[in-house]
Amino acid sequence: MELSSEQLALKERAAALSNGLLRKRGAEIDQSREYPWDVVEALKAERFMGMTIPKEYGGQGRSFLDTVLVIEEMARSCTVSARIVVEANMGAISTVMAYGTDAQRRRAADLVLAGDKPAICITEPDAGSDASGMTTRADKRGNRYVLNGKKHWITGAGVSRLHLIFARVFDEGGEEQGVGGFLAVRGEAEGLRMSKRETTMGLCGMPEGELVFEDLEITPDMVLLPPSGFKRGFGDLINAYNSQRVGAGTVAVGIAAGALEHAVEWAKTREQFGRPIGEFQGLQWMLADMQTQLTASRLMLHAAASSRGPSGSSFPDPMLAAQAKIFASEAAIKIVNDALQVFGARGYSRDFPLERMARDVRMFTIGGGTAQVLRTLVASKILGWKLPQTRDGYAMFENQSDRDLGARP
Ligand SMILES: CC(C)(COP(=O)(O)OP(=O)(O)OC[C@H]1O[C@@H](n2cnc3c(N)ncnc32)[C@H](O)[C@@H]1OP(=O)(O)O)[C@@H](O)C(=O)NCCC(=O)NCCSC(=O)CCS(=O)O
Ligand SMILES: Cc1cc2nc3c(=O)[nH]c(=O)nc-3n(C[C@H](O)[C@H](O)[C@H](O)COP(=O)(O)OP(=O)(O)OC[C@H]3O[C@@H](n4cnc5c(N)ncnc54)[C@H](O)[C@@H]3O)c2cc1C
Repeated sequence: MELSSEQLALKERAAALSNGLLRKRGAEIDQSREYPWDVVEALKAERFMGMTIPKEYGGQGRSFLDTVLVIEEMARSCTVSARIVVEANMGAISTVMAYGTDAQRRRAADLVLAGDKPAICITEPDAGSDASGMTTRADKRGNRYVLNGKKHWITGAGVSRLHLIFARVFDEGGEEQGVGGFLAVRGEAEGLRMSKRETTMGLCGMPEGELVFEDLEITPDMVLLPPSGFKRGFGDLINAYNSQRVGAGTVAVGIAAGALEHAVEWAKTREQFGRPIGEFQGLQWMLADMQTQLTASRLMLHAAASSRGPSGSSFPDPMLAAQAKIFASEAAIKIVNDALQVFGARGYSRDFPLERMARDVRMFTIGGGTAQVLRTLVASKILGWKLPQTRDGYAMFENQSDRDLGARP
């Protein structure tokens, strides 16, 4: 996919930040486990926070493709910084920009442009892959909703201000309405509490935490009504989430690209048997395979980022986003592991970057929809069938044709 001169300039600007501050900070952030507010300031100064926000709200109205160009550059040096760029342009913020009221967009834009990385709150202890089985509830009380429940593994817990919370909606009579999005700002909303920080394997400067909602009151102006209403609200909200799947896949690609650069440099300089190890065909073919996987991943992600889902969606096509994330996340784990191998014992050392990259890259077949669950989505689309995963899922189909995608129960 050909990039415009403007996109090449954007990429170059991102590479400069990556090769400078981020290369220096990557290992420090990993060791300190502290959220990098200095990096946020640099991202703000370069206008990489809120790039996709429309100009009328103070952003630049950039595309998801522009955003992935920046994310990949960041991830070559520092995965935490790359994930900040994902969440400051995709996920929750892009959902608010697509579905929110004018006031909600303005509020969310102001927060992100001021340096906030919003949090998207979907997963619960008993509802991970089965996200539509969530139990966090939003009960209507007068003109407000009262949220109770728990989410976990929320990226940015304790540092993010804006939260987009997926919850099951009930009317005043206790009847279920579907799923809605609810906006809460940490520091302003009472009843939003972080109860635990996970001790993660990688991405250590990015807090992953458990959030508890205890009678969290949501005023009408903070209810994010999905365009099809609450009844089909989950579908609308997860459709918007396809943007973040592309972003997550791109972080994986960026780590792999960085790892490959290190491996090539090492292969040219490290000598054994009196010659550079890059002269051994065993390593040459490994490097060639790494590059091939990387190029394929990048092309798939660029295609997904440039795509639009069916019926006028402003988000990437679900099928392309899923395939790109499956392929890129799995390829990146292999590429980074092979790069570590090229370094020999030094690859296994905390004094070199490969060990950190191997820990960081591991998350991307899990977070954002596992590689297994995304394969089910792809299979469902190619078969043209709904593929319910619950034990009694097929019982709701009275006829074979009821399982066709598009058939309404
Ligand atoms: C969607 C799933 C939760 C499976 O649940 P179900 O089997 O109950 O639901 P479905 O019938 O498959 O789907 C319900 C509804 O949604 C529509 N849908 C589903 N997926 C998509 C999609 N990707 N794009 C657009 N629309 C979608 C589907 O067509 C149905 O619509 P109708 O009701 O028929 O109109 C499960 O497949 C799933 O996705 N699980 C993973 C959950 C997940 O991704 N969580 C991410 C949490 S955030 C995170 O991890 C951040 C990490 S990061 O890297 O930043
Ligand atoms: C670093 C990180 C950051 C995250 N950030 C966020 C965030 O910001 N917001 C948020 O809401 N969530 C976040 N998550 C949570 C993430 O979305 C979930 O971990 C993911 O959806 C999987 O859920 P689970 O961990 O409960 O695994 P489970 O759903 O319990 O799955 C366990 C295993 O079973 C497999 N499996 C489950 N169902 C099926 C099936 N039907 N077919 C085949 N295999 C299946 C899975 O693929 C997996 O291998 C994050 C996770 C990580 C690791």
